[in-house]
Amino acid sequence: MPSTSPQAAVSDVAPYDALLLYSFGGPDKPEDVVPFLRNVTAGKGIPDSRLEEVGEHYYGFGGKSPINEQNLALKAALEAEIAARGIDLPVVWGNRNWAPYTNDAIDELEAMGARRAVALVTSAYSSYSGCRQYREDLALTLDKRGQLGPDGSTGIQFDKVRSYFNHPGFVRANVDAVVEGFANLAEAGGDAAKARLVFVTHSIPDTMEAASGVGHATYSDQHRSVARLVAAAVSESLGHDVGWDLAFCSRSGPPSQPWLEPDVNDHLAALAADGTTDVVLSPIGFVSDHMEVAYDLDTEALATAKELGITAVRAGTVGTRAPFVQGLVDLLLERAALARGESVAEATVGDLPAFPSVTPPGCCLRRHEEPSGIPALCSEDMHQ
Ligand SMILES: CC1=C(CCC(=O)O)c2cc3nc(cc4[nH]c(cc5[nH]c(cc1n2)c(C)c5CCC(=O)O)c(CCC(=O)O)c4C)C(CCC(=O)O)=C3C
Ligand SMILES: [Fe+2]
Repeated sequence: MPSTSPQAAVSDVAPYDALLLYSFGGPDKPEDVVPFLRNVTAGKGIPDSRLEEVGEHYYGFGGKSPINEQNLALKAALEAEIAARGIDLPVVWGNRNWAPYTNDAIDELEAMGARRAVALVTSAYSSYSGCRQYREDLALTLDKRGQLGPDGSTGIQFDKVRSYFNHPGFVRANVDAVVEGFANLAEAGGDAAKARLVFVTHSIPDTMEAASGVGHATYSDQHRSVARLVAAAVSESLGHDVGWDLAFCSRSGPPSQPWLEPDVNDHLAALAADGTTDVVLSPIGFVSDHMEVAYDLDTEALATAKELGITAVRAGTVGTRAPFVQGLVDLLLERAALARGESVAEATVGDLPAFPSVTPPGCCLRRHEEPSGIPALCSEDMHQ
């Protein structure tokens, strides 16, 4: 536990004078949907048919993604936890793909006189999409503002909290959510003693998966490590061994391009064919119930399960659960201690080491063959 003396606690986050809560962003109203999708997909070769389909997902929810309100809730929860520990650290929210944009967040940081900020990204796992793309976006935005020096120096200095998939707080919150999921399955008339636990995350192209493993475990191996831990803790809590799998959702890109499989809908069909009648879906790849969860799982996968005669429930995401939020503030204090050059025990669970806070050369490129040529902050290779 951190010290309760305000004096000592304040110094715990030195050298940082602000926290950037850094997320994906999503549309707030129907008119935002197409411009948002253009921002997300600029130059990424996603077929128009897929974009129209994804646009319909958003229109089906009134043209509004739940993600922005969820990020505001996380921001409020972080502010409360930071204040409860006697720490004085303002939290600024910014997104890669929608307002408030990265540039808006930097404006806000400047207005408050921040000189060194720590970024907390709303992706627990690392791959191009969850790690490097955020660091590139920071560098590109600073560059546009004329605030990125040729030596990598920046107007405001940014550090990043490590990818936190194997932090005890994130894993604990997922265990709690899945245990509740089994209880909800029983309440829905399912058989919790027989239910299979299907973990779900966002699919990525095989090329991105391969490039995610430079200097550390790949994106899918990070998930498998967490899934093993959650399944073991859930088995212990329920008093019987729970069988589990890892499946993927939200694939896009042209059909010719291989992405991580199995798709969750195909996997449910395979399970049904093998006689599975009860399933708990756990979206361990996502930190809140945003559109990929609300549409791809709650709408699509649950309908697939129903058609197949499977009784299925979707377990919660970590959201603003206390162990998760407390874990994030612990991570913040850990990152600050590292920045001060102190040796700290980086808390982890499972078989993988703590993800590096300053990423190794070539970390999380989009593809191996194709160095992006885009600078990325918080890395050893600023100019890769
Ligand atoms: C790994 C990963 C995460 C998890 C980590 C994290 O949470 O960051 C994630 C999260 C999210 N993805 C989101 C939305 C979209 N992602 C898209 C496209 C893509 N995602 C990819 C990967 C990921 N995405 C990839 C490889 C693409 C292909 C294009 C590209 O190479 O970049 C597209 C384009 C259309 C489509 O293809 O679906 C949309 C609309 C939203 C917002 C939801 C909301 O609005 O509530 C969130 C949180
Ligand atoms: Fe995505």
